[in-house]
Amino acid sequence: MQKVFINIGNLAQVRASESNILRGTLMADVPSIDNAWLKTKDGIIEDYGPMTELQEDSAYETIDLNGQMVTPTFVDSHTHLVFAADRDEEFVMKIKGMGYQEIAEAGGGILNSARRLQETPFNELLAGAKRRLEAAISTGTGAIEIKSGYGLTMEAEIKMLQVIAQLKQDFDIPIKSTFLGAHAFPTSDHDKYMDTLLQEMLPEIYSQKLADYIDCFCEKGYFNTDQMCHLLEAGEKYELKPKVHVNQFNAIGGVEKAIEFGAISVDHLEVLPDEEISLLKDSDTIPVGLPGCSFFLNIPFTPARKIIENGLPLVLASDFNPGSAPSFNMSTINSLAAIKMKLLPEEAFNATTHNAAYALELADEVGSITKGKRANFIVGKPGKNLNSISYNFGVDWIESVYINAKKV
Ligand SMILES: N=CN[C@@H](CCC(=O)O)C(=O)O
Ligand SMILES: [Zn+2]
Repeated sequence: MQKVFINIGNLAQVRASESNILRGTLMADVPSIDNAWLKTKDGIIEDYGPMTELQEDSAYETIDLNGQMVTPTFVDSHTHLVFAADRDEEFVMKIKGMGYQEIAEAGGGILNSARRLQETPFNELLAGAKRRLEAAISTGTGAIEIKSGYGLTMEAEIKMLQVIAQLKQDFDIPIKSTFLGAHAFPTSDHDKYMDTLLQEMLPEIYSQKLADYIDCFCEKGYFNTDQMCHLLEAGEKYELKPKVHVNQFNAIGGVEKAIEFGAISVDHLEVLPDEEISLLKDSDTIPVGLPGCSFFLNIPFTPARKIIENGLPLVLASDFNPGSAPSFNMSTINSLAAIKMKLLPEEAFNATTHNAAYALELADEVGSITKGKRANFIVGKPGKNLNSISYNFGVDWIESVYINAKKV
């Protein structure tokens, strides 16, 4: 099936296939073509160019976009999209003054989600996850990572990962799955749970090929750096590269260790000492900020400007989960990045598209308008431009979303 989209007011994020992750000042540029056309074939971007150079071909179905903008879809590189229930009651506790860790100690938090998920049958979990993923796609997400970590028993972690595996089958966007059994200790016997993770869960997950990455919540009161190192070492044995939760509340050495293990990304980084910025500069590990979480929990925002000004690449993701970031809307992430992190709209957009694809090792498939990549793109409403994505906070600038060149 061949399609040509014509009269595109602005075709944004047009890049050659050999481009790299964007670092520092390069993040401020989003290459684009005004008054453009875009050809797709069998769901793949075939070619593009200015309208003045369009060659008519009757083999193509023509879609006239009447001057509207086209951008690639967002890549959401960090979510916890599979869960049993919202935690809105904790939200109210928070409004009344309780802190994230205090709520966890009162029976809320990750263990609350784990209890509920353990009781929820596979089909019910899958149905909820499908509804959320469909909604995320309709807000412009065209590739996503989803973590386990609300199971915390062998049976429930496998169930979560099997839900993600089923989503991979049922949806035609790229989905990466991450094993986050080390999200919280479900028992006071930490050594025993570490044994369960290392001796039971990891071998089973490996044999069923249920995960692409391994994660760990490295934080005071959760997993310490030694425990994270044991996990990442075992992950190496089972061919799982790390993408880890570090420095959300405290810097306890997780960044350095994650870099040593060749982590693809270090996510959260609300607390980021200068020495760790230097370590990141000497590594290929990508810093990922989660502004939805900072906004929702009222905690510091990842120092995104400082990361960029140090010549590093930056990725931003939703962290969509029922406890600390109950929104999957990547346009909102762009708005928070601009308003709270002082990023230019172009920097925020690069952090959620082109660069984000690298945080999921999907740069050859998504993240930009590039020949040979998937035709996953967004058509903006009339009059909207790249600035609108950050500027119109909470307002839907999206007219339609195309996945593999099909309107969803
Ligand atoms: N910080 C750790 N994990 C999640 C929150 C999980 C929860 O509160 O349920 C996060 O990334 O923010
Ligand atoms: Zn998270």
